[in-house]
Amino acid sequence: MAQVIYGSEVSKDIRAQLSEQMEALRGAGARMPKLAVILVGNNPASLSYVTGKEKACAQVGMESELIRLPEATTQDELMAVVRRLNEDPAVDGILCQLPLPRGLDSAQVIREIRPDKDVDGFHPINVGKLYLKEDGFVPCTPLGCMELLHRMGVNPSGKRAVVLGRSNLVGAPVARLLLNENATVTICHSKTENLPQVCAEADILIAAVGRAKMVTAEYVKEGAAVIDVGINRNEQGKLVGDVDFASVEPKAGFITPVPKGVGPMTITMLLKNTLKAYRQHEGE
Ligand SMILES: Nc1nc2c(c(=O)[nH]1)N[C@@H](CN(C=O)c1ccc(C(=O)N[C@@H](CCC(=O)O)C(=O)O)cc1)CN2
Repeated sequence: MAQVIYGSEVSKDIRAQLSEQMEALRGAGARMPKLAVILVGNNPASLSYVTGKEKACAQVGMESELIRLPEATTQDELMAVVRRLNEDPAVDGILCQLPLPRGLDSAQVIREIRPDKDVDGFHPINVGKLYLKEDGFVPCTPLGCMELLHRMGVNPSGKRAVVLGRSNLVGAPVARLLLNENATVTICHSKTENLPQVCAEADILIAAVGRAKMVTAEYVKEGAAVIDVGINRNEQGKLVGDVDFASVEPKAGFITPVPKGVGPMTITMLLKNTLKAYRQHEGE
């Protein structure tokens, strides 16, 4: 039976620490850290995530601003909003909620965000820093995965890690983070042959493919640490991960659930990144 690691619980711990740090700043009469979130259009899932981000900021005492733009926003208008936020000295972190409505170029928007305010860690400068092992902003979901691994007491050094999925948002950066901590990393994707056997070699298995319950017990080595990044809706509209929990849990050593696993950690890591940006802006 696996030990189930709840990101929701880990998040509570980290957010309590962040609250204390916010309290100390407020007590000292300092300017408070501020996150600006841009949401274009009316995608219900995106709206719920940005609401979660605003609530989390309020919960720890961080300032936030939600900039809602209509579905018909043009690329130029969106770029102008980013430029205004880049210039605003009260704003420490900027993110544009993804995905953007069809017709808008997210890569261009991300490149426009000042790297020192890019708390999503998606700007090419920050991507490069991750690959060069320099200090920059690391994407929030991969950072959350690593924090959960550390909380499991799993040290990636010398371990075999398999990452299922190669997206820029999760698969590629989490693979790099694991490599940076000296794991032996394999990235699997839709063209990988013998997928279950490759995955079953892993001491650490990160599932980030976006296919509901794809990972069953045959993909998992006895005692492995399994981190489920999937956010899929089944036919009943219920949230399910990429991992078939009922099948994998008896075999794994550690497992994260969906919901209440990696998802809440994404927002908690965003708060941490925003505080980091603030401290850099304040020259701390
Ligand atoms: N600009 C960004 N866009 C997106 C990111 C991102 O990091 N930056 N990640 C995802 C969405 N996301 C945050 O933005 C996110 C996803 C899931 C959760 C979460 O807490 N999920 C809960 C369940 C919530 C539900 O019931 O739907 C959980 O897993 O327990 C938070 C944030 C894509 N876009």
